[in-house]
Amino acid sequence: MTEQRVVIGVDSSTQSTKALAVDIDTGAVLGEGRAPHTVSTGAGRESDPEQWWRAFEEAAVRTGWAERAAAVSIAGQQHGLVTLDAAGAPVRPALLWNDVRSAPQAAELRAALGPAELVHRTGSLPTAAFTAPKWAWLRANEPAAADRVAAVRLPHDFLTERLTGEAVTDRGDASGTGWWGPDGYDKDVLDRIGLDPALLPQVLAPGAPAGAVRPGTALREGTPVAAGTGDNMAAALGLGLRPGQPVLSLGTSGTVYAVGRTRPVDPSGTVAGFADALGGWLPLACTLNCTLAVDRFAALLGRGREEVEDGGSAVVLPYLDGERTPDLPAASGLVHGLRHDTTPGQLLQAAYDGAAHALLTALDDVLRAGGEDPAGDEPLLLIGGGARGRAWQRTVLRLSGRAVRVPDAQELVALGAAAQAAALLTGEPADAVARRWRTAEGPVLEPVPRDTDALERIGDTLRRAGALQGAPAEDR
Ligand SMILES: Nc1ncnc2c1ncn2[C@@H]1O[C@H](COP(=O)(O)OP(=O)(O)O)[C@@H](O)[C@H]1O
Ligand SMILES: O=C(CO)[C@@H](O)[C@H](O)COP(=O)(O)O
Repeated sequence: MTEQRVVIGVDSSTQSTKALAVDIDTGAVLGEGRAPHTVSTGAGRESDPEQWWRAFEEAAVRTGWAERAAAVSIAGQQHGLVTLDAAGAPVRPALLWNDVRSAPQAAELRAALGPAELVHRTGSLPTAAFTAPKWAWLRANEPAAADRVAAVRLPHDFLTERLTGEAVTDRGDASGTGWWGPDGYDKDVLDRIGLDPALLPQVLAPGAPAGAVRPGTALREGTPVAAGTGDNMAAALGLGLRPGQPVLSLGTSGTVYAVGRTRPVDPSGTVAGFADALGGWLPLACTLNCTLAVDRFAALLGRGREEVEDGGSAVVLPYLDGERTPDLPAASGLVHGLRHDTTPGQLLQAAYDGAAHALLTALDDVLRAGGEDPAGDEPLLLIGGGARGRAWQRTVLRLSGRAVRVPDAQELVALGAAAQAAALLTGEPADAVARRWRTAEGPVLEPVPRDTDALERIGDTLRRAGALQGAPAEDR
């Protein structure tokens, strides 16, 4: 009998860490572990990297395979600024992707280097979400803390380094910093924000190993560790995505993306021109308000998530955390179009519609940015915590006009990390591993006519709400 080989894939996302133990040959999930994270509320969004590390070890142990896994890989939420001192301890909590306090620094960077130049260099127009403005924010607001920083990491790099002792990252996650381009770290951007490149990790070539598990962790010493990547890049691997297959992920963030063959360039800033984990591209649009915002509306209305009703003319812009797409960091939630006969269920449906609007109107641009035809008939792959919600599924069908496929496999980010770990051992590309595991299979929901009235109503409200939502005068 041949020995069963199992890898562990990890998703260190905003709300929790999820770990899966996966059989390399069959893709069967043999064990699962989960541990929650704490995110600060109020003005900023911060988490303690030490809690991520504890959650990682706990989730990995809960899979039941921590001491037997043949390889490991860690994917993580993108963009977060992790600052470490000379001993490798966090200088302060990490500034997360959905912390909009860095919006002024993003605007300064855009003004200093120019949108076209920045997009040409780094692939994206930085918003508050990107790591570069976060570093600039730290220098401006907490200079003493910035002075103590001996290493700057992203969430997944921090965990990989704790596990292996190696200061490495991958091109996918690096592409969300705002200081990386295809030729490496961008000296002009780093100079502008006052960040010494010596503080940054080495960007590994696609498929290269990060190292091996060091002594003293919950995992077996010497276990090979893959490079890991950003969570959206990992989900693309986990679905075995081919160019032109669009994905919509419904989690704390809403994201819409597709693998592209050409380097994406969108000076409007709607589509970020991320790199994928393999050597290609991952044009992506991201919102700050997705499942949590809709759940908050349900709670305010005293209704369950699925208690929605059709009809009515209410519009909800559920920008409870400010917003990134559209780029309105100072925005807040807005309800418009209420009438005497508006029901709570209609208002809740309007919150779903408002959360899905920017993602589904960006979908065509995402496909175009990657050199793909938006008129293609590939079903939209629906993933993330919200994908199993009936109300979410119906909203996406109505507002996309596309067929939607909901993969049976869950935790596609962790599965993508597992595929990366397996690829280290088998020599296959990680996306081919996931295709062999058939992770993208699942029921296809038939398309319905696109609800263009609802989309137009939301678009119109958004345009007219510009001043209230803090849009710059030239965009109103
Ligand atoms: N059946 C469901 N319907 C709608 N939303 C759901 C459902 N199950 C989970 N969620 C939402 O999914 C979110 C978690 O999704 P997940 O993708 O794990 O988030 P993240 O990766 O950002 O931590 C939670 O905000 C929760 O409200
Ligand atoms: O900022 C982005 C993408 O650019 C987010 O998608 C983060 O990567 C967080 O992801 P989740 O924790 O919501 O999955």
